[in-house]
Amino acid sequence: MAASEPLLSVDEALARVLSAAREPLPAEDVSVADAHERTLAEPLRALRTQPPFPASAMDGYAVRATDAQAGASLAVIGEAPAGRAFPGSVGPAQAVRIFTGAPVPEGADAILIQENATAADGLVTVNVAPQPGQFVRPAGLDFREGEAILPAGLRLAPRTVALAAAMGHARVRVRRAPRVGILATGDELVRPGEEARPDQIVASNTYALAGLVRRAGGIPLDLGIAGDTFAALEAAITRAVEAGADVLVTLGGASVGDHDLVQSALARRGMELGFWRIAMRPGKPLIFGRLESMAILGLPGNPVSSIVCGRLFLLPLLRALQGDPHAAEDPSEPAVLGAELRANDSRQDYLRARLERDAEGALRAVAFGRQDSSMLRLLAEADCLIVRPPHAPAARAGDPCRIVRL
Ligand SMILES: Nc1nc2c(c(=O)[nH]1)N[C@H]1C(S)=C(S)[C@@H](COP(=O)(O)OP(=O)(O)OC[C@H]3O[C@@H](n4cnc5c(N)ncnc54)[C@H](O)[C@@H]3O)O[C@H]1N2
Ligand code: MOO
Repeated sequence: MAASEPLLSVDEALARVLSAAREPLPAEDVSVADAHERTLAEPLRALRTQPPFPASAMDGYAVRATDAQAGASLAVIGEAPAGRAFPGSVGPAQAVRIFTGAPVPEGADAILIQENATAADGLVTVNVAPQPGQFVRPAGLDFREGEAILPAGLRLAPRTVALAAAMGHARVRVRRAPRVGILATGDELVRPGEEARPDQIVASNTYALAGLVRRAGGIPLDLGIAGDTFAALEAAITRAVEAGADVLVTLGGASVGDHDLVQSALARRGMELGFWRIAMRPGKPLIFGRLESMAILGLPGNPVSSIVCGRLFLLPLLRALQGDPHAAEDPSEPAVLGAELRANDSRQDYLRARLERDAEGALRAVAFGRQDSSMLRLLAEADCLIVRPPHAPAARAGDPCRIVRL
């Protein structure tokens, strides 16, 4: 791309990245215990009805509502704890001691809660009459056998994993987890805890990207650090291919410096370039391409740039690869500015900002004065990114804006 050409917009760049995921990954069965953050490959039907029987919602007495008028005394003929149904039925002027979750016996149609009753000598006296049906959960209140409840493409969260288990599924069919090679590049980098020369720093981006990959249901493969030579980079690309990576994420070496060799190394290995450089700050030197079946995302080295681009491009790509129909959705939401902003230039800006509450309790986004893309500490302190479209005019406190929460 010639320097004079207008840079690709963020939206267009994302559309091209997502085009690498037109075909979702194949499906596999996993234990429901391992299904968190995974994406359903097919709709999940209930294998059971829940509750399978009319169930008591309270501790008390199963009664016939017509008999359980205030002041009435009923004979307690047995007990129904959860997990042990009372085998008989409740007749006129009778009651069964019952506990939350137990099947309501035949004949009974209401629960007299124990706070509204007095028990003595095998009798229970009604102090406050229950309404017919009160505190009885009908069979199938939650779901019925055969109902398709969770749709294909759903990313499983703790509550939906619990629902899948409640529906009777020990295993669920999900999309294969994308394998994501993460390669740090640069002679200046050492691993945390390793001895660093005075001209070296710690490679931190790997850990942020690995976290993002896990959050997206993927498997991060740490490919280590490649020095700024073609030999080192090409060897690392080979490691990614051999590890069966679906996506290779490179960190750094994406810009125009003499030692920024990542794109050329990938090209030598046969990468088909999708784009390089976009109208975005941070993240201008982003690289996207394909090397055979592997999608390549070359993230800029500055930590904030890596993480913001990871959030905006890698996360949706991994979700799309798993068939999530919401993968392409705009992650931003409306908010209000808490402080003024200067007019923007031609790059879409993602400003690190704090969310504060004003006197009325409304959320206001206040951008930090410093926006240096090397500063992880400021990113850690930020609550959100304020999205500033290209050429956005100057804005004042109180003006609407859009934010992406971190
Ligand atoms: N003449 C120009 N120089 C630069 C431009 C430009 O357009 N013209 N773009 C700037 C922008 S914007 C960015 S962003 C950076 C990104 O460049 P690279 O992707 O080539 O990244 P590096 O040069 O390798 O590293 C930049 C910076 O980040 C540190 N780094 C790299 N990898 C890691 C890592 N894994 N963990 C932590 N820190 C990392 C590296 O030491 C550098 O300090 O280029 C600008 N330059
Ligand atoms: O895009 Mo660079 O990512 O502005 O620092």
